[in-house]
Amino acid sequence: MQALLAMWSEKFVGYPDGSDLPAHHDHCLGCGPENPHGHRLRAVRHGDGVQAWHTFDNRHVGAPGIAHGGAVATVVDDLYGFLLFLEGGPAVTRQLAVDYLAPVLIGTTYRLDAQVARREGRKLFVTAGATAPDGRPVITSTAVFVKVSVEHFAQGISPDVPGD
Ligand SMILES: CCCCCCCC/C=C\CCCCCCCC(=O)SCCNC(=O)CCNC(=O)[C@H](O)C(C)(C)COP(=O)(O)OP(=O)(O)OC[C@H]1O[C@@H](n2cnc3c(N)ncnc32)[C@H](O)[C@@H]1OP(=O)(O)O
Repeated sequence: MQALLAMWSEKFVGYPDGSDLPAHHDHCLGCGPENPHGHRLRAVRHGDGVQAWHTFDNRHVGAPGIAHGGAVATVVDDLYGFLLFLEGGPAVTRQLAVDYLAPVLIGTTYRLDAQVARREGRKLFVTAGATAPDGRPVITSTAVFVKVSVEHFAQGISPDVPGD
């Protein structure tokens, strides 16, 4: 627990515009480099928000050639998780909405952007979108994140779970 806490705190440093943001942890489904089922999402700071370029592959297929909507939601949720590095502390998804405007195609690289729209007490109201190579928006999203203390994550820590 102390080691995890130290690892996590080290990630809340200042990130200059354009810099790479770290994975949440090695086994994170959204961004962990050690998760064989994961998306390995990588994001950079872009102004006051975050930006990523992402290509879905056949591990995340829904209809043939089209990314599964749940997989897309996973990536959007994780993208929001990168905003937390700019906010300076952890928060968790309390509500997530995704509008699927057009199919997200396997093998096509999309640009994703997310930002904090407003802060209200412990809540962060965030928005995101994904854009196709031709500039068409394919996804828009809103979410509510709630700030939590690091103790929140102790609920999930077990010696049997990889990455703990
Ligand atoms: C030892 C240290 C270890 C460190 C290592 C850590 C590694 C960390 C790695 C990674 C972290 C980041 C990774 C990001 C990746 C993507 C994010 C995810 O996948 S997060 C997982 C999914 N989400 C959850 O599991 C939350 C489950 N929910 C909860 O646990 C509780 O709801 C909690 C603790 C967040 C709050 O519980 P309450 O009982 O205190 O409050 P309530 O009733 O839920 O409401 C909270 C607020 O939200 C408002 N609210 C609820 N629904 C709303 C809505 N639709 N619109 C607006 N507001 C809404 C409510 O009105 C309330 O507001 P008012 O603060 O009172 O003002």
